[in-house]
Amino acid sequence: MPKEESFVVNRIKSVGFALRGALLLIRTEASIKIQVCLAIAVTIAGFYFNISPTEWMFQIFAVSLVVGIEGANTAIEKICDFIHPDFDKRIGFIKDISAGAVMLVSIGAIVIGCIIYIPKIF
Ligand SMILES: Nc1ncnc2c1ncn2[C@@H]1O[C@H](COP(=O)(O)OP(=O)(O)OP(=O)(O)O)[C@@H](O)[C@H]1O
Repeated sequence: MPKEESFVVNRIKSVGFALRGALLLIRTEASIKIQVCLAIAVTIAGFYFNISPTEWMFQIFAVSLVVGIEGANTAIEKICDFIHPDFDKRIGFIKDISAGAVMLVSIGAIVIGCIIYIPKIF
């Protein structure tokens, strides 16, 4: 079954490329480093406050969404800088929209964090 084998090998290679991309993001992007530190902090807080399985699901979903959208934002910024390194109002608009998307999901994540932890702290 050479066709199936090559499909499986290709999928494994794709996972390798994606892992390399995730490591590159963490190593090179300051905003991702901060978000990963916050993710570690809320994970520790989750164990410390013994949050429920539903709260874990919301927390994991919120953290993954913020880091994932930040990764997409970084990719959009890199594409912009590659295709049009000079100043251009339209590039600024694209980058602002992309940054706005990160801000929106971050606000959602902060609200989820407040709903989970404020009653446990106060
Ligand atoms: N080529 C450009 N033309 C017009 N405006 C730009 C251009 N590059 C950046 N800007 C403006 O500057 C803002 C910041 O852009 P930049 O690429 O530095 O993103 P950043 O959020 O600071 O990213 P990072 O810190 O991850 O590099 C953009 O949102 C946009 O408003």
